[in-house]
Amino acid sequence: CQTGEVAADPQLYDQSYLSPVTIGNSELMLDFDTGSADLWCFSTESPAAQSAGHGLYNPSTGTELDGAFWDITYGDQSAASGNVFADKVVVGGVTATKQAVEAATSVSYEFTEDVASDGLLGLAFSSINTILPQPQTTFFDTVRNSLAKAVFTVDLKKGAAGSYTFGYIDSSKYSGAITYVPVNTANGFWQFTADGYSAGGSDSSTGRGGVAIADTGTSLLYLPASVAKAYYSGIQGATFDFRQGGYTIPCSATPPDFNVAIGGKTFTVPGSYINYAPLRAGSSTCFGGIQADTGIGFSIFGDVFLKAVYAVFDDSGSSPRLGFAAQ
Ligand SMILES: O=C(CNCCc1c[nH]c2ccccc12)Nc1scc(-c2ccccc2)c1C(=O)NCc1ccccc1
Repeated sequence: CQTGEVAADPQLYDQSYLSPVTIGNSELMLDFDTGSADLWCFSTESPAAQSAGHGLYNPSTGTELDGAFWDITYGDQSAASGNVFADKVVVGGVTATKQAVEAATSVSYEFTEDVASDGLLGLAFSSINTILPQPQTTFFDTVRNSLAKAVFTVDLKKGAAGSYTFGYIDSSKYSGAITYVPVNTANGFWQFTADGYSAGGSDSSTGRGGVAIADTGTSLLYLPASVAKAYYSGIQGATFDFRQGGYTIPCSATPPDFNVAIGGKTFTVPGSYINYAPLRAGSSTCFGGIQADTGIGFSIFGDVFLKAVYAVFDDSGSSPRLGFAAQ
């Protein structure tokens, strides 16, 4: 029965969180992503112009999956593609002896320029893995039968190292009870229903809830346009800046706390988490941590929300469920 824990190190402005993973005989820093299901990494096969500055997976330690290839495009139109090897992957002491490792032969500039990240480790459901002709399992699905309990937990923090655990829940990491809600796996995401939202101390609801996913791979909190609009209407100097592609606020603003009702419990995102980052270094205008989910089709509870809670991704029962607790 395996259990393990690995650090989640925040990058600038908590834009993403990176964790050390041993693949074959190289240690790489990967972005654990509950919003996708591919484990891919820069490799010795990647063009030097695209992989400069990144840690590289050397497939010589693996066994090529003949005829298998992968190609993924994310909502921001960033993309990567390549071929596939079965190799040993170790995360915090948890070992997958034959994990499908997707070696990149091409990556888009968003990943090239993010030099701290050597790739992604998908933790969504394997049904959305992009390997063809035969999709392969995520790291969690590969090891889940060997885990003490088929769960993993996410404990991200603002501007500080958090952690992921596999196979157990760490009661020292949260306060109060864990509130569980059912997960709909139809779209391959950890998808749940949020009951409602409100801002500040008042219980003036900013709107009914809706369908949402828990997504460590997305930095911000994307909510129904009406909820985002109502939230920013309470902040002096807040505006929707179509050139920046979202709401901005003065960096000097103290946004109100944001409350989310899930499973009958209320979870609070401190207002300071929503003063996300200056548009450019030195700018006095900051990008908002809450944005509208227009065009996505559901809300995305990304890192801005997840770093305010302790989250349990539980696939140990008859159907998957998500648990949330106050940190
Ligand atoms: O893809 C993931 C999780 N992996 C992200 C990996 C990644 C993609 N660039 C990266 C760059 C660096 C590190 C990791 C990643 N989540 C989901 S579900 C639905 C959408 C979506 C669909 C349509 C339109 C918008 C979103 C996304 C999405 O594109 N999020 C990223 C994002 C969301 C908004 C803005 C930017 C990015």
